[in-house]
Amino acid sequence: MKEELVKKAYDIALERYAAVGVDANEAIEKLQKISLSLHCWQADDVTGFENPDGQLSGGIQATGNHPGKARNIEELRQDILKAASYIPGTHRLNLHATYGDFGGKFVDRDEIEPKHFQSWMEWAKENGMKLDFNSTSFSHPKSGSLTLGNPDNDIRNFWIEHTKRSRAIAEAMGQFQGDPCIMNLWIHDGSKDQTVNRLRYRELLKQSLDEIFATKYDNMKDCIEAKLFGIGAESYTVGSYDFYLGYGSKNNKMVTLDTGHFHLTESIADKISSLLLFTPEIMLHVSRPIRWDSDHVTIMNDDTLDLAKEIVRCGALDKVHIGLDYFDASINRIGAYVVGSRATQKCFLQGLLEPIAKLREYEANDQLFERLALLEESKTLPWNAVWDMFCLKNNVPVGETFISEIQKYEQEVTSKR
Ligand SMILES: C[C@H](O)[C@H](O)[C@@H](O)C(=O)CO
Ligand SMILES: [Mn+2]
Repeated sequence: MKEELVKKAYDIALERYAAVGVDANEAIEKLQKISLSLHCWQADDVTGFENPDGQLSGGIQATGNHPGKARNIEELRQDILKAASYIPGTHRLNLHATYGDFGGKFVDRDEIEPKHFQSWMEWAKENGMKLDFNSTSFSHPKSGSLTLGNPDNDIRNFWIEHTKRSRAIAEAMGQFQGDPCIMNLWIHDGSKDQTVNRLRYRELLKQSLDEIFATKYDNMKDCIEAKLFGIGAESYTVGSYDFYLGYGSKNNKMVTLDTGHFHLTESIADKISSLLLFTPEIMLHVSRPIRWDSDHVTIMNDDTLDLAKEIVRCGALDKVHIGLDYFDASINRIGAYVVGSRATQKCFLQGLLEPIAKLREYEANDQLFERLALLEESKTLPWNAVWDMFCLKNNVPVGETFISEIQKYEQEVTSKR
């Protein structure tokens, strides 16, 4: 798109927003400071490098067979950098424990060490990225249906050891990058059919977590991710939302809100203000559930807009970590990163452009028609002109022009894999 056109539209938008008391320049400055944590697993359908021929387990599924998935660490890094080049701003990379640089050797989960992630730390530094981390309890012979909540001590201790080591790796990453590494703990533990031992498994999970979190670190932050159900674990999930909300608020741990992990009509946006009062910070996994936790690519839909607007309204941008979590294997994977990331940023931009002072004034004066009218009108204010300017300033493609560039990368690189 022509630069003058973007600038012209932006000047008009600036005036239009000023009329409702909003400074669009300030919104751009704030958006610039929002870093997304890009999930490494969209590039290779959650395969990783521990056992590239293994099957994905743990109640999650990457469906589709689009050619060109990353097959090794070099390809994954190349694809992530390519995707990042179309996403305005500076972003983080979220690694799973199975994505270590294992040098072609099998390193079991209870043996992983910071050295297996050293090359990631250096690569991230070279490319101006910070790292986040996840323990990995799925896709392993000992995954079964119970890990940290398993009554079998050998299996439970194996996963405790893995998670302790994952925290030590996150600590090393945080130290290396001079910025806390956020470590997410999600386990799939659950039951396909009715269980008569709900309390037992939750007691065990609580004991495991207490043991895992006994070591205090300064350069990493823990977060615990709840889920409603998984495939093959439809009747019961040990780490439910109630469980982690209780654990997190009692033990000062962040709760991860994965937008695909709740009943479909539940508002994730409404959880933000409550969590902010009882837990230290919040981690998000922004996704798009279609009928279930299908992990479709995030789009600019009402759910994501509501969530972003609520975070801005709460003044909580510095307390909320925004990770993405989807894995669509049916479309170009670099395109999936770009569409989902840009959609998330567009939602936050609209939150930042909301005429909140006027809306709050109306509400305080009980002017409820006026509040509703302005909320409606603000949906069609020219936020897209501000978005285009943000892209221009960041030297990334404006509008849909990234489509042809990703097509070119597909023709020249990924289709040849
Ligand atoms: C691969 C991720 O860790 C996983 O998606 C987890 O965060 C999740 O959301 C499981 O449904
Ligand atoms: Mn998730």
